[in-house]
Amino acid sequence: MYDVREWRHAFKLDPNKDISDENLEKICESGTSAIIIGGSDGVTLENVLNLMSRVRRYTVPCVLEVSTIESITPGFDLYFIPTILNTTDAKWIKGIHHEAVKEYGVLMNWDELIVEGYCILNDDCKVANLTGANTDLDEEDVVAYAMMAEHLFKMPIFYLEYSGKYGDIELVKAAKAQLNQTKLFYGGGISTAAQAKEMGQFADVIVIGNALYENLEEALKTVKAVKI
Ligand SMILES: CC(C)=CCC/C(C)=C/CC/C(C)=C/CC/C(C)=C/CC/C(C)=C/CC/C(C)=C/CC/C(C)=C/COP(=O)(O)OP(=O)(O)O
Ligand SMILES: O=P(O)(O)OC[C@@H](O)CO
Ligand SMILES: [Mg+2]
Repeated sequence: MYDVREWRHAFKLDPNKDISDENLEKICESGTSAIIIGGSDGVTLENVLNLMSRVRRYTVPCVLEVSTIESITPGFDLYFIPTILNTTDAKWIKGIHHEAVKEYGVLMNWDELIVEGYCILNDDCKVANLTGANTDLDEEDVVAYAMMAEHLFKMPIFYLEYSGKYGDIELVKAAKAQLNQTKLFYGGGISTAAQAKEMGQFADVIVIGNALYENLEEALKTVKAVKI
């Protein structure tokens, strides 16, 4: 299933973290819509290639969420390109992107690239710190970013990112109410099936990362909670 518009669930694997073959098999065979490979620090070409080749043993779609130019490599089904909507630092909105396109532009298959408009809401996570995101947002602010993603920039994905923390369902609901063409991804702090179900009421796709490394058996139950 290579069409993100059909997805309901994704597991995000961090190339900078260890995962055993046994656990990786459970994750890849779980019924999730896709495996996203990405992280905010310690991402290298070597650890991306290693994880990609291991995930590639399975039929599940495999996506690179690009976080550094150095770790871009052929071989993925799709490439997610984050851009941070709630930072004022142009580097994370379009700066590194410019560098990457200068380097890879002539080689690119543009159909494989999917832009994600990130709205980061947990002040206490690495990606907020890295990108200087302004996480002090109320519902009106979040709704406006959702509208921008859909109507101004026509982004395929609006990503509400609470990385490491379970978010505010009311904000997720409010964002979803603005989105029609743009798909709403929610990620952050989901560790149980009940939480997956709750966020999955409004998010088109729920993304689970840390729980894979903390309580795999519970994390695996999140698939069934949103996929019937
Ligand atoms: C030849 C070939 C294969 C061509 C492929 C074509 C291709 C893919 C070209 C690249 C085109 C392009 C425009 C790339 C963009 C380059 C880039 C690096 C842009 C910057 C992206 C960005 C804003 C990164 C910031 C960090 C971020 C959003 C990372 C995403 C993952 C994420 C949110 C992780 C969560 O991290 P967190 O939980 O906080 O941290 P830990 O899990 O480590 O605790
Ligand atoms: O690691 P967690 O908190 O599950 O968040 C998932 C993902 O949104 C991180 O980019
Ligand atoms: Mg994480």
